[in-house]
Amino acid sequence: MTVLAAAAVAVRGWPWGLTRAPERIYAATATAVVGGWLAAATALGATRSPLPTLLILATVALGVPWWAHRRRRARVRVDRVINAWPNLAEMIGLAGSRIMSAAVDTWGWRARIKLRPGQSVTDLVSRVPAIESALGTRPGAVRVEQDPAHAGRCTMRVLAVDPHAGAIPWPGPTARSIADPIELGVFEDATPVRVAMLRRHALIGGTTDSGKSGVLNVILGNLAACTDVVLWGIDLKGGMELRPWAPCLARLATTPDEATDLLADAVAILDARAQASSHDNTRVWKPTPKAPALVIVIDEYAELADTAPDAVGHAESIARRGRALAVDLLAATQRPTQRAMGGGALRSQMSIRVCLRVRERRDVDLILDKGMLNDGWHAHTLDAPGKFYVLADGHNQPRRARAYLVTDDLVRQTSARYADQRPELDPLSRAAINQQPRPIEPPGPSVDDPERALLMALDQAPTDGLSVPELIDLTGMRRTWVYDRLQAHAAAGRARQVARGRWRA
Ligand SMILES: Nc1ncnc2c1ncn2[C@@H]1O[C@H](COP(=O)(O)OP(=O)(O)OP(=O)(O)O)[C@@H](O)[C@H]1O
Repeated sequence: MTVLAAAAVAVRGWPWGLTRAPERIYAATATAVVGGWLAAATALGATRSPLPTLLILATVALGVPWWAHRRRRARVRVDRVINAWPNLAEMIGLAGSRIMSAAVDTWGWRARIKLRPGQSVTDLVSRVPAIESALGTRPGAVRVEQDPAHAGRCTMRVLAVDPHAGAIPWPGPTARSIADPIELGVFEDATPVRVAMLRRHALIGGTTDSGKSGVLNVILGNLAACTDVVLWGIDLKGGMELRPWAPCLARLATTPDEATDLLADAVAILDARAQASSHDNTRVWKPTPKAPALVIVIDEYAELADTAPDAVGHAESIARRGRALAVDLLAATQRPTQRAMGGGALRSQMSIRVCLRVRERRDVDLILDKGMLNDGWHAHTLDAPGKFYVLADGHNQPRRARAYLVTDDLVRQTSARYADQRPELDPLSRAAINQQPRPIEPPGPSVDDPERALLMALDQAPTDGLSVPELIDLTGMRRTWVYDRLQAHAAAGRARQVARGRWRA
């Protein structure tokens, strides 16, 4: 069988359609070696000496030429593109641009391009779909990055495979102090996305299911491990997103009134800190475990703007004055409307902007800044949850990244792990607010086994069923987990929807 297969490969290049003799000889040799080894392993046992040693030797001996050949072929393809570029460039309206050098890399290849005098990177960016068509790549394979040292030069990357095709598991918190940069995920060249949070407000925008809560979770997972930051949360979806972090939150507002009170208290803290700073002649508040920073996490900022107009004034005041006094905002929004963003006043104070997939192209400019869409920040083309662009100190090029995926289990484990290391507000800030922090309802008693808690809750649900927020409370899990499990139980006949959004067994 092996001999026949090797002969078929050698003579006809079958089944890979190999036309060149060296390729056919290599494939026939590989077929013969693999077939021979498998036959010997079947007859004698795979662990019988010297079969394991032969396997390793054959893998190395066959692997090296295969790898070298792949790179050579990739290089040949790239050389063809370099030669054809003048014609291609003319066809797509970039006549006069030149490829100066090109290199094959792990994911595809990259080329340094010199533009014709008068052309700019924006011209190249606006023709990316035409370049993809001319090069015959899949849509979304071409990236263009400006050369920071020369306005007429740029790097074009062509990704044969998407390095972000799969979810990237969260490696756990890397920050121990709010002064440490937080690692949100990885860029397409596998370098980590590190963002400094201290004295910066952050805006995370993207359409529904683009992964906003995912990015919030990576940041919260890191801040939870920092002993010099107090975390407050506002979640007007009844706490659906933030309640799993309750063990690490000093305060959680789930109604417009509570949100207004919470932000008013943050402003009171700001005032107290500002006064103390002017007394001591210190300009900035340096966070320590005894005098921590305050980070206010707001899930769905547009909802807050719609339902609690007073809260918006407080948020804008914090955005304007909070940085020096270490009171920072971390807001996520699905609808970055002009109104929600205070006509841009709030956004302009937010020096970290994370833009996930947006539905409409103009949302890019609303989340990031005017003109960013034209400059190549094409967030409308991001094609999986958690893929994002980041605009922050040290990140001013439109480079695609993917956020780490923090699973619901990791959220639970992380919030439980750091719950008893959370600092308290300093006495000055505590004295500035009348209200003693009310204990936040923990995310349910049976968090050790959320699956069992869910099934029990469905079994014991009243005839009109339980709502998803109630099930989130009872299980301590996030909304996406509850939805997924409800769908699975419904398919298996263990749960049914008795009314819109209400479930029971
Ligand atoms: N970094 C990621 N990698 C892979 N999958 C992700 C990532 N982030 C989120 N997801 C998946 O995408 C789905 C939606 O994520 P998420 O709830 O974070 O979106 P969202 O933008 O907050 O949605 P909504 O607007 O409805 O609140 C979830 O099923 C989640 O598991």
